[in-house]
Amino acid sequence: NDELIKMSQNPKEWVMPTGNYANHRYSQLKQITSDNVANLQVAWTFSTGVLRGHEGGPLMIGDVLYVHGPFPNPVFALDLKNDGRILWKYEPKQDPNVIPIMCCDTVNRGVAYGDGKIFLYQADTTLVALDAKTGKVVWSVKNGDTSKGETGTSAPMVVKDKVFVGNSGGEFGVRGSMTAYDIKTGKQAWRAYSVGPDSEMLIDPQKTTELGKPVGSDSSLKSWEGDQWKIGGSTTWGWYSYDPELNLVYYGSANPGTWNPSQRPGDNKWSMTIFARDVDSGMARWVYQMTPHDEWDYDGVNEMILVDQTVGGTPRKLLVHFDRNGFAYTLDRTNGELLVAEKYDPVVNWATKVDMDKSSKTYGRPLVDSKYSTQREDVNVKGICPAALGTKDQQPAAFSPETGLFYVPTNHVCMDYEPFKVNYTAGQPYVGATLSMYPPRGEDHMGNFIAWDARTGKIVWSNKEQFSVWSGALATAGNVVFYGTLEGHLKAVDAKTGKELYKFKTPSGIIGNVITYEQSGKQYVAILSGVGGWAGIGLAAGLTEPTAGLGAVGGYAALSNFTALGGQLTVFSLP
Ligand SMILES: O=C(O)c1cc(C(=O)O)c2c(n1)C(=O)C(=O)c1cc(C(=O)O)[nH]c1-2
Ligand SMILES: [Ca+2]
Repeated sequence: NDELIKMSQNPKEWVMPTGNYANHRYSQLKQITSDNVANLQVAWTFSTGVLRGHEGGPLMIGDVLYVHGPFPNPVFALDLKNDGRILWKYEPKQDPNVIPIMCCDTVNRGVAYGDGKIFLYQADTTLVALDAKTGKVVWSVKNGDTSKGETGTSAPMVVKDKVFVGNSGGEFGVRGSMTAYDIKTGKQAWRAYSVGPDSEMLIDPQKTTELGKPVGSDSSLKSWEGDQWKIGGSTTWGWYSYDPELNLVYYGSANPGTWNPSQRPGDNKWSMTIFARDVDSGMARWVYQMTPHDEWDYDGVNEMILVDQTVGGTPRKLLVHFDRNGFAYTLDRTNGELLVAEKYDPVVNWATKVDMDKSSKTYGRPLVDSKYSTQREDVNVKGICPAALGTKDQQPAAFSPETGLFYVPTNHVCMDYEPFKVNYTAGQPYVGATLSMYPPRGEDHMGNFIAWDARTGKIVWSNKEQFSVWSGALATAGNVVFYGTLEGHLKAVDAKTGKELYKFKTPSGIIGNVITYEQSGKQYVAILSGVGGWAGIGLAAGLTEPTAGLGAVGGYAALSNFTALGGQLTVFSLP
């Protein structure tokens, strides 16, 4: 299926949630430039009619815009040639009992296109294939088990003859997995668990490597005590990437279950891990665990951005990843060699650094500052940075091949973390810690939007934001970078300097991802607003601190009653 590679090279369309398979979120369109972006105006708007957090963004294919929403997950096909008239609407029937088992709001990060179909991964874990022309269901398959707390929030990805979906429920003791389905029939092609026996993880003990060494037999089983891995989390709810030449798909796994680290001694492999898997067989080529034995809920699921750049004088095929744990990693994506691992917010304190000494026993591991270890049941550990939200959460970064820089929406938040013993009950929260989150001591802003150089591991420029930046970025050939804020501003900044060039207040906080397309010769920029997600819920509830009250187990219950403002797509263009 080279169809999608070709389509994603046409800058007029936006054919996959990530922009392209490499997750660049970059557009070659340059009608809108750093010189004229200040003149941007609202061209038209569209209300989804749905409350709560609107993550992700629309697709634009053949003058049709495909817009999705959070639970109950409506999908609209809008005809751009006819003033955005609704061509079709699909709304699944779903049991609302799924709402209270979604950890971090009822979000959905978007639909995927391939083979004339639109793929939607519903909150209740149904993967449905819709005819892109009519919205009629072609096939549907249930990926997970909601009675165990398994849910769906992520955007599927279509690669060749397969569609990939992950799972959510790391806060409910769900066992993480990635599944590939046949694009024509919905028949399962392979499933790879993140934890458990090699055969179920699609790991070859000799051929699957970490940092150049074979992982050995049952590496996951040996890193857990007893049967804890069966409720060991490590879900795969983030973004996926694909390298057609290497035939590898990349994604990360989430936090191990429970958040109380004392209940799960060991490295808890392969939670918090980057996986590189063969697309056809699912076999893991290499893995890299960023946060062994997580003690802070730093899910490793953030996007893997694939770029070709020169590091230390050598041209490399790179994978760049901004992890929740506050380190930005640059790896060789052919073999998982670790090249750079640096903090992308200086406030990060739980580890002093990642050990880059190849001869060291702890090579590739974070060196944990014992002051911030939470391996102490019922002790409130204070001042850990970043908070569980991470220096970055699901909000995806963008890459501009022109500047060679990454544009990263970040959180600037710290926390107190108190683990406690928790018993597992299927379908109930399995969290085992309470936390409170706040801006770093002596500071009053909780977000930064930064430009990052992944070759050297350095911040190039940084703009302060009052709240976490929970919206995905877009970089364009017009030297403009776009992102949204929790206050509801769509912002445009200069790609080279970070200078703010434009802002417009949409009706609700923005946690969606900015996209751009061209229609009838004109460039448009589109963004979903509708506050929610983990960072936005408190804010939408009228609390001054976006994270107030969340993270506590009680926060999960509060989420189920929560109502944010309705969602709106706002589309901008030059006059
Ligand atoms: O472990 C998991 O399965 C899981 C799932 C999700 C999700 O699917 O939204 C989130 C998280 N964890 C999580 O830790 C987190 O911080 C988070 C934030 C958000 C969001 O959309 O704002 N989802 C999730
Ligand atoms: Ca999680």
